[in-house]
Amino acid sequence: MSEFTLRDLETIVASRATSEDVSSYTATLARKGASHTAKKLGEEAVETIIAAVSEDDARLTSEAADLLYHLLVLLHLKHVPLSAVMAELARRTAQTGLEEKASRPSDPGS
Ligand SMILES: N=c1c2ncn([C@@H]3O[C@H](COP(=O)(O)OP(=O)(O)OP(=O)(O)O)[C@@H](O)[C@H]3O)c2ncn1[C@@H]1O[C@H](COP(=O)(O)O)[C@@H](O)[C@H]1O
Repeated sequence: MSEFTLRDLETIVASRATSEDVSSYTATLARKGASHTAKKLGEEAVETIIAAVSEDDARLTSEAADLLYHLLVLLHLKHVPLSAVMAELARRTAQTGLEEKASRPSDPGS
């Protein structure tokens, strides 16, 4: 069996987002919109953190999967392709994380 990739999940999300199947959670998120999905993503991030700090590896794996799924739904709703995120990550491989951080425009909030 070939390896399942985030790109495969992106394709599933794109097709389910416009589905009229009432059992589709992706379609429910799409109907509720990007702000709602962003809030769910935040909740999944917190649950992932809690799993990493105080739960077992199986729980962390499950929460990380929820997190990645919700991120893909949000990217879809914001019309940002996964390929754009991967291109940005690829660009960053040319430098270390701290060099990349120093090259970012200054953030007034930090
Ligand atoms: N990978 C996922 C996936 N990961 C997590 N989830 C759903 O994310 C939700 C997260 O659970 P929560 O308890 O936080 O949310 P909730 O309480 O159900 O929702 P709220 O009432 O709080 O809004 C659960 O309903 C999970 O089933 C996912 N739903 C769908 N997928 C993929 O998307 C495909 C299409 O799914 P549907 O769109 O549902 O057909 C599936 O075949 C999967 O491949």
